[in-house]
Amino acid sequence: MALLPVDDALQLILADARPIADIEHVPLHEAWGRIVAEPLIAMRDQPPFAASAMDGYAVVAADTAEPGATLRVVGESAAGHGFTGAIGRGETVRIFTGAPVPQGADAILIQENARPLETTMIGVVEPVQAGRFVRRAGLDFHRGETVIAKGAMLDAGRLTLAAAMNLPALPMHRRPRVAILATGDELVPPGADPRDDQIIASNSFGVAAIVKEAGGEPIDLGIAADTLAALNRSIDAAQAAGADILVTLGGASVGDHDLVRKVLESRGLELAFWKIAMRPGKPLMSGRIGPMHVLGLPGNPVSSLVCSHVFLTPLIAKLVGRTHHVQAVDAILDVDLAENDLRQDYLRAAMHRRPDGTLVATPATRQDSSMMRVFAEADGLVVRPPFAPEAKAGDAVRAILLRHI
Ligand SMILES: Nc1nc2c(c(=O)[nH]1)N[C@H]1C(S)=C(S)[C@@H](COP(=O)(O)OP(=O)(O)OC[C@H]3O[C@@H](n4cnc5c(N)ncnc54)[C@H](O)[C@@H]3O)O[C@H]1N2
Ligand code: MOO
Repeated sequence: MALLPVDDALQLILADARPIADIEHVPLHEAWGRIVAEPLIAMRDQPPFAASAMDGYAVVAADTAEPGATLRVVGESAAGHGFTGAIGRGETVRIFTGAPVPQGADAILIQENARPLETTMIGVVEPVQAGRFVRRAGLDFHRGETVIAKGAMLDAGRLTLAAAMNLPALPMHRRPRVAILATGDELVPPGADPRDDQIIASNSFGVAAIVKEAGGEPIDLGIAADTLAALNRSIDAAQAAGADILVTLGGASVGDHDLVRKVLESRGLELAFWKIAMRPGKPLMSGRIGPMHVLGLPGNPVSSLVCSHVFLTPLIAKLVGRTHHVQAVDAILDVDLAENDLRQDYLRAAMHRRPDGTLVATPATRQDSSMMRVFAEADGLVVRPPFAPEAKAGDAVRAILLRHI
C-alpha cells in the first residue's frame, strides 16, 4: 500500500486549521513570544521632549562659530531634572545624556569640546552645528502612531518598544492549548519506582517544550492506561480543558493494545489520515473531534519529537495566524549513505561548521527511534527524500537544525 507523503500529510493537518480569534490582555512580563492581536498605538512621543544624546553643554550653535568663543553657564539639566528656564545668546546650560534640552538651545557641545574657564564660564574648543546631538521630541515614535502591527510576534525588541510606548498590557491572541496525553500500561512518571517491565514516560516533556517554543500552551494530561475507560476519561479531560489540539503519544500502531484510534473514533474522530511515508513517524494519525485537532504521535520517543517538530509546530503556528517555514539548511555528508526506501528519513546527525561556513553532517550509525540519547546529542536531522539514491561522503544534503551551531 502506498503511504501518504510527508508534505501531503502536513497539508491535510493544516487544511482546516484556523487562527484562534480569542483576544486576551496580557501584562508585559507575560507577553514575550506571543502574537499581537490588534495594532499597538503609542501613548506618548518618544522621546517626549528634545533630549541630549551626550554629556556636555546645551548651546545656541551660532554662538560657537567664532574662534575662541566663550559662554556663560546659567544652570544644569540632568535626566529627570530638567532646566526650567530658557537660555539666551551667549548662555549655556550644563547638560547630561537623556536630559531635556532647554528652550533656546539648538545643539549640544560635547564636554570634550568645552574648556572650563571660571566657575560660570566655558570656552568653546570646536564649533558645533545646529541640531547636533539633539534628539528631537518624537524622534523614535509619536503619540497616536501605530508602531507595532497586528500579527507581529513580540520578541525582545518589540517587547521593549511596547513598554516604551507606555502600554502595560497588550492585546494578544490566546495561545493554542495543546493537551498532551501519554498512553501505555508500561509507563510511569519520572521519579517513580518502576517495576522491571515498566519504563519512564518521557515524551511528554519534550513535546511540551516544542509546544512552548511554537507559541502554544501545553496541558499535561498525564498517563492513560491501555483501557477504553482510561482513554475516554483523558479525552474528557482534554475537552474540559478546552484543548485546541489533543496530542496522544503511543498506542498508534497495529498492536493488540494500540487502542488510541479506536477510542478516538468512538468519540467522533474524523480521521484525516493514519500512517505516512516517514521514518521515524510511520504510524502518525491526524483528524478532528469537533473543533479539537487531534494528532496521534507514535510512542517511540524519537518519533514523538521528530513528528512534533515537523507537524505540531506548523499546526500551532497556523492557529496563531502565522506560517511556519521549516528552517532547512544545506549541508554536506561526512559519511556514505545507502539508498533510501519509500519513507522520508529524518536522520539524527552530529553537525559542525567548517571555517568557511560549510555545514558538515555525520548521521549516527544507529537510527533506532527508541534511542533518545542519539536524538538528544544530534545537532540536526538530515532529510532524505523517499527513494533517494545512495550518497557518498561530500555529497550535498538538506538538514533541519535542532540547535544553533
Ligand atoms: N507490526 C508492526 N509493528 C509496528 C509498526 C508497524 O508498522 N507494524 N510500526 C512501528 C513503528 S514505525 C512505530 S514508531 C511504533 C509506534 O507504535 P505506537 O505508536 O503504537 O507506540 P507504542 O507501541 O505505544 O510505543 C512504542 C515504544 O515507545 C515507548 N513509549 C510509548 N509512550 C512513551 C512515552 N510517553 N514516553 C516514553 N516512551 C514511550 C513504548 O514503551 C514503546 O517502547 O510501532 C512499531 N510497531
Ligand atoms: O516510524 Mo517508527 O516512528 O520508526 O519508529
